[in-house]
Amino acid sequence: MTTGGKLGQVDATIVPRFGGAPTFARLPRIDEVEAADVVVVGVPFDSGVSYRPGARFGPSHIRESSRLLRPYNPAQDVQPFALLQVADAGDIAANPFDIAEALMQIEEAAAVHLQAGSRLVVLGGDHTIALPLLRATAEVHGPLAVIHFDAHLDTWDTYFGADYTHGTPFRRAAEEGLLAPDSCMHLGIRGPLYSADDLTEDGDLGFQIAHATEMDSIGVAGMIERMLARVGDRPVYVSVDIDVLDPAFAPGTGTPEAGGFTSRELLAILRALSSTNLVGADIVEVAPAYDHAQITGIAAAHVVYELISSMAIQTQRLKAQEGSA
Ligand SMILES: N=C(N)NCCCC(=O)O
Ligand SMILES: [Zn+2]
Ligand SMILES: [Zn+2]
Repeated sequence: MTTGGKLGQVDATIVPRFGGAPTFARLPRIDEVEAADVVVVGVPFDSGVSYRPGARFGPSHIRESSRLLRPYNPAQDVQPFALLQVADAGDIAANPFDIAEALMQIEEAAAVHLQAGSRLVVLGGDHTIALPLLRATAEVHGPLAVIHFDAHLDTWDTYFGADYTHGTPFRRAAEEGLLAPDSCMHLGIRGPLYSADDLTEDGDLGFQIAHATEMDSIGVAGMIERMLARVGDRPVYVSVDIDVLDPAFAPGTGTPEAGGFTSRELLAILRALSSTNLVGADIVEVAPAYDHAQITGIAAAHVVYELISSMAIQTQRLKAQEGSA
């Protein structure tokens, strides 16, 4: 169905939602469009996990769980797929037996879309994939203000001597100069740590923390205020580890921690990103083997929907500014 000159979702009044090709939100494949403003791509990779595996099946699960997403988003008053040409580019093949090669494959494949002028929303896969995605995105946009939703810091150094795992992407990114200084923030951090030094070392790497427990005192509004103040007008990369949600809202994940955000709280915070310079995002750690009735898959699909809606609002604002210039 075409709206606003954009090829949108399959029309659910013609092909029922429970049928048809399993692209994200029933959007066109990348080969069906001339060019895409936003590319949704999967990375079925989970060789970097430290506990429960299974996120390799995350991309297909999120796609299957996205079938109910409709054209109009009332929460942001936007038709994202009419404002942006969004397309599903399928999955990046990453070597499950060689993490170093997998990182190269992910970075190279992401670079093709980014250098063609598209923005990426990536369906993981475990959090290891954030590093190659940050490398490719920083190559085009420069040092990034990272907004990282997670129960975990993911700024640890090594596991069993390995530098590249799902617990280390943001330390490696900081070491490689991919992050804008004093512009990065974790939201949702909670649960036991290896040592209090984890927190001091994290601060030294340039991250501010909004702990999950602070939701009770500052609420969604306070979290949004701190997030927007932190990033300013820098290019923003959002990395959502689905385990930022409480296990009640995301049981299908590999390293669950009690006391997380509700899906309503997370979606509300993501909508505020429409006032930032959002240049890329990922949603990681969805492990369907531990999901029930698509609880986690649906939450992840709505995260992607709000991220794309925020990108659409941002585009609308920039076009209005250009029009009035
Ligand atoms: N789920 C992610 N991304 N990281 C979890 C790290 C867990 C640990 O170091 O114990
Ligand atoms: Zn996590
Ligand atoms: Zn993580």
